[in-house]
Amino acid sequence: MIAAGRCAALRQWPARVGRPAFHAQARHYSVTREENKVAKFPGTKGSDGKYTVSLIEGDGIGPEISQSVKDIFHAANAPVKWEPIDVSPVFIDGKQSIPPDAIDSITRNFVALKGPLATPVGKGHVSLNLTLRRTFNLFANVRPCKSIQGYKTPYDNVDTVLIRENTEGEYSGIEHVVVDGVVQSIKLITRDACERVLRFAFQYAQDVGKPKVRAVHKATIMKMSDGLFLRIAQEIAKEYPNVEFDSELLDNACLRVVSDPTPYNDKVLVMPNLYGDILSDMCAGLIGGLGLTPSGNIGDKCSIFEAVHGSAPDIAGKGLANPTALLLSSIMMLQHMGLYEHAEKIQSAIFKTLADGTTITGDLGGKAKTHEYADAVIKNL
Ligand SMILES: NC(=O)C1=CN([C@@H]2O[C@H](COP(=O)(O)OP(=O)(O)OC[C@H]3O[C@@H](n4cnc5c(N)ncnc54)[C@H](O)[C@@H]3O)[C@@H](O)[C@H]2O)C=CC1
Ligand SMILES: O=C(O)CCC(=O)C(=O)O
Ligand SMILES: [Mg+2]
Repeated sequence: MIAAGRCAALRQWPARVGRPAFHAQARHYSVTREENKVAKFPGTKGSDGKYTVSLIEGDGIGPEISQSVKDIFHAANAPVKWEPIDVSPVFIDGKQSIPPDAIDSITRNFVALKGPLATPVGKGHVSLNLTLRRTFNLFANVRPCKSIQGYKTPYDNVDTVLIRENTEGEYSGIEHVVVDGVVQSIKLITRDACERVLRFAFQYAQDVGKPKVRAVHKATIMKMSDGLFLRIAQEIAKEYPNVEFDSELLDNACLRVVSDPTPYNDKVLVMPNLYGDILSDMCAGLIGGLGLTPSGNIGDKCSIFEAVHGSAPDIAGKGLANPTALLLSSIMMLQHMGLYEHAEKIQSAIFKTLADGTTITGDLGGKAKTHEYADAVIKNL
């Protein structure tokens, strides 16, 4: 059982914001270290009073939205010094890898903020996003999705949290040609990775006050792989008698979430890799799109925070991108680092700007350029 005293408290995005009408409850995201194998953020301030954070600006809209984060952090006096790193793939002994300098930076700083990284379709390098997750064993991808006050969508009060297994499953990248015209792609599921992410999900639910965990699966079809995931979920559930557990088939979950997301507000949804990838984009659609949803890739030593979205090549370089998703990811990062006051200050300014609605980006129906929105957030700090 979990000894609360051993937990180091981390607040989950979104933490309490200034307006009581909106998510008034302060949420604590505390992770039992031994159980979840998540290291308390061990970074320390340098002689300049700042933490060094590795920054991967990313591709496409990445540099534009990273600039907004840098400008807002600077204006908010957040004690963060950015260490830019290049993760363009290198080949070591014929194997694709992250450059050693980048690995050293993230290992040294324990935390990184990452803009989106584009992956070529078909031939070309393996996804650098997945490579980073595997390199640093970032086993749980936490993807909260909450309605934004003042931004009307057909769905009110959405409050889903999806936790995605992040290192294996359909994304193991084990593919081969059997004979010409026949390929196999292997979905790898291991007990270790299932236990890790499931225990994390139960502990997370307990810590943020969500009474239920639901495993989303397709064990009717993938009887062995999803079957193992589900069986382990049932086992881990016994360690958390205060958290209700049930399960749901993926296809039905998709239908029900878009029909009415409300019944999902009291649950943490946990699932294998690909399902989490797809469902998290789908949930973003409930609250206004990919410009609004953050995520944290949580590991046993380091963690990397990034938006749910990709490099958005269709709008890159035009100043049209909404930096909110990366900004909210940076809020999750500040909370992870224990910098709650700065997180609160920046988060309140973001929500105030969005609720005001006069300076919002095109994806939300506004006319503001990326930097104009960032300037408005700075004014609201
Ligand atoms: N974690 C990561 O770094 C991810 C990387 N990718 C990569 O991104 C590339 C593009 O993928 P897509 O399928 O086009 O997905 P995408 O997420 O980049 O874009 C989908 C749609 O959402 C819009 N959008 C996304 N972010 C936005 C923002 N911040 N503000 C306003 N609009 C936004 C785009 O303009 C586009 O219409 C691919 O190479 C893919 O591999 C995709 C998803 C995640
Ligand atoms: O690595 C990629 O290209 C896509 C990753 C992705 O879609 C995600 O992390 O949600
Ligand atoms: Mg995705």
